[in-house]
Formats: sequence, C-alpha cells, structure tokens
Amino acid sequence: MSQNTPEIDIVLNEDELMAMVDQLAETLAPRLQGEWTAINILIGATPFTSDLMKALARRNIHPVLDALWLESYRDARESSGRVNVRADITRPVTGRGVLLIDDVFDTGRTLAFARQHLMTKGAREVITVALARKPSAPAGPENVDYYAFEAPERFLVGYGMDDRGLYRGLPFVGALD
Ligand SMILES: O=P(O)(O)OC[C@H]1O[C@H](OP(=O)(O)OP(=O)(O)O)[C@H](O)[C@@H]1O
Ligand code: HPA
Repeated sequence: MSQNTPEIDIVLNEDELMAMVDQLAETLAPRLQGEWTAINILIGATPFTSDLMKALARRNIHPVLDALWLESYRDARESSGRVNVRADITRPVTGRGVLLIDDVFDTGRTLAFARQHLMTKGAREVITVALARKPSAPAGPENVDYYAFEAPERFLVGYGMDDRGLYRGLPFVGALD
C-alpha cells in the first residue's frame, strides 16, 4: 500500500468471498422460483450483486435486475439516522417477489427502509440479503434474512464498501480502525 493508504486488515480474501457468494446462491436458488426482481442497493452492493447474479445464473435463476440508490452514511463512519432516496427503481414490482441485495447490514436502517419502500410499491414478498452482518445489528423480526458472514465490529471497506468514497474497488473485504 502507498504511504497515504491506511492500514487495512484483510477480513475475507477473494477466494473466500467467491465461495461464500456461491454458497449463498445455492441457498437462495430454491426460493427464487417464479417472478422475481433483484435490487442492487447502490452504490456499495454493486460488486456483490454482480457476483451473486452470476452465481444464480449458473443455477438457471434469472431475476430481473434493478437498482435503488439509497444513502445514509455519505462520508461518515456512522449512520446519519436518515435514509435518502437518490434514485428509485425503474420497473414496477407489483405482485413480484423482490430480493434486496446490500453489502453490509449494520444498524439495519437501510434494509428496513428499502423493505417498506418495496412493500408500499406492491411487492408480493421481500427477502433481504447482505454480504456482511455486524454483530450489533438488529436481531428478531428486523434481522436480515440471509447473509454470507458475521463481520467484526469494525469499519469495513472493499468489495463495494467505502470510506469517504474510497476503496470500493478492493477485491477483498478489509477493516479499518
Ligand atoms: O445497516 P445500515 O446502518 O443502514 O448500513 C448499511 C448501509 O450503509 C451503506 O450505505 P451508504 O449510505 O454508505 O451508501 P453507499 O452504498 O453509497 O456506500 C451500505 O452500502 C448499506 O447500504
Ligand atoms: N463500512 C462501509 N460502509 C458501511 C459500514 C461499514 O462498516 N457500515 C455501514 N455502512
């Protein structure tokens, strides 16, 4: 790493990530029969969405892909407490199953907001999936439905996750202090 790059501890390397995404697709595939829309929660979920869509396609599962641009952290490492819609989905979801895809489930605000947003638009059912789940995230009915791994209680970067817009392109999941 260059002088200006902070120390980033590797939490999951590329091979571990790919194996986890593949396992998640194997688990999800039986639930995604019929009419489904997969929604990439922008920006952070983009690499995860891309790999999950490919892993589902290998199993002959082809949901419609859409995107919902939500923002609540911007340049901070803590949630602002509000979820702003920067851009909405592009196709109707009335009567369809919706798979909401996010990179990290932390306070749970983003996915709770997105679930309500899609139910209000008439989705038949909404299921949520995140790559990483923080240990302090909500459990019980507010919990994410599926996740690939339990992350350390640290600030994550890489594989879509950012610190002030940086490090989204790292091919691994790392942690900063
Ligand atoms: O569970 P929560 O506490 O709501 O945190 C999770 C959300 O925070 C990040 O989004 P952010 O607002 O940083 O936008 P980004 O996707 O553009 O990074 C991340 O991508 C999740 O969507
Ligand atoms: N890293 C990056 N973005 C995030 C995180 C995190 O740990 N938690 C919520 N949004």
